Amino acid sequence: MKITVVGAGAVGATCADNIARRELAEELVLLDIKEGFAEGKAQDMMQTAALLGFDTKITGTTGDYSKTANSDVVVVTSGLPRKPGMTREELIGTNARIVEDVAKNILKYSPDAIFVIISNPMDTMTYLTLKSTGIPKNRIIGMGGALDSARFKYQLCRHLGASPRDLNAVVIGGHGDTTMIPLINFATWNSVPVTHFLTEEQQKQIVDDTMVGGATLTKLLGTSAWYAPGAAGAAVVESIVRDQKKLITSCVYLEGEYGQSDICLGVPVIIGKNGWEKILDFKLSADEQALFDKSAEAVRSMNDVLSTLAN
Ligand SMILES: NC(=O)C1=CN([C@@H]2O[C@H](COP(=O)(O)OP(=O)(O)OC[C@H]3O[C@@H](n4cnc5c(N)ncnc54)[C@H](O)[C@@H]3O)[C@@H](O)[C@H]2O)C=CC1
Ligand SMILES: O=C([O-])CC(=O)C(=O)O
Repeated sequence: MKITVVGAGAVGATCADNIARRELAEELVLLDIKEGFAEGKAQDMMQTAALLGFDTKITGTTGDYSKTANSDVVVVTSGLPRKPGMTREELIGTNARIVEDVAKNILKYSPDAIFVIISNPMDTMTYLTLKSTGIPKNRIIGMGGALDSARFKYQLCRHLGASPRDLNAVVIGGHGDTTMIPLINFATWNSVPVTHFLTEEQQKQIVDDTMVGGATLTKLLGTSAWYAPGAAGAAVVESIVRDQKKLITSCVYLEGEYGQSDICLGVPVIIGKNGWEKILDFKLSADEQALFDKSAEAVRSMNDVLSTLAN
């Protein structure tokens, strides 16, 4: 198995570190445009191999895509992160050019690769990758729901005093401060609905704090988060390379599911060796469906911006 991570910055390097520690690949390539950066990160990580005990061979390259040839999975983290006070959507101008260019270069050497898109605004970057490359929809997975669902569980744990291992909770919709939808009515604590243990106010607080999880960290850190995003990216990669068939909320192309078409949005999908293999299309309540439709409207208006950038 060969995996490439494009962008050796905070998220890319953390994701690569998780991939190496779990030996998800024999070969792991880091690619960045900053001279020497990916090579340095790769060497530093390789020097942890003797300490941590892994056999993954990590190499880095400054923009030489031939080194990524025959990758099975490519994780795209290249692009700008937001600064405090910004939205993810404000990154669209710079990141769209980067992501489109990266996807085309990767496909020259790895025509069968499965893409895991992380760069923001992620829903639109996933849609852009699909439209600009024309590769089959199942091979393009946007990572957002894995992270947002982990943050949702974190918030639930704080209020319930629960172990994160005992929680099941998902966030669907867009990966934006106002577009994500933490499904509190579907969240369970070892099969018991969490709503049994939380007041209405607590439930609202948990949902609100989950939605601004990324913005809260950006304010604290001065740039956006990387530990949970990197780990979430690696969880998606693991389900692909080990063919785990895990149900992970991810941003995928919809063709009528949840009442939406021609858009990439976060829904529960089964992830395995073919990329995303099946969408679980279940009936939302009227309120949840209204939120999903509103989220789609917002993401669609960002997708529409793509054509203005191209001109
Ligand atoms: N989908 C999600 O859940 C999350 C998405 N993100 C997004 O991930 C992206 C990366 O974030 P960070 O790693 O914190 O940023 P960073 O600035 O630490 O790293 C980005 C790297 O991309 C590289 N890069 C820029 N243009 C490139 C190109 N054309 N080819 C190759 N490499 C290129 C830069 O040199 C830099 O090293 C941002 O867009 C951020 O918003 C971050 C966290 C979660
Ligand atoms: O908040 C950001 O800009 C980065 C991101 O997507 C996240 O951490 O959820």
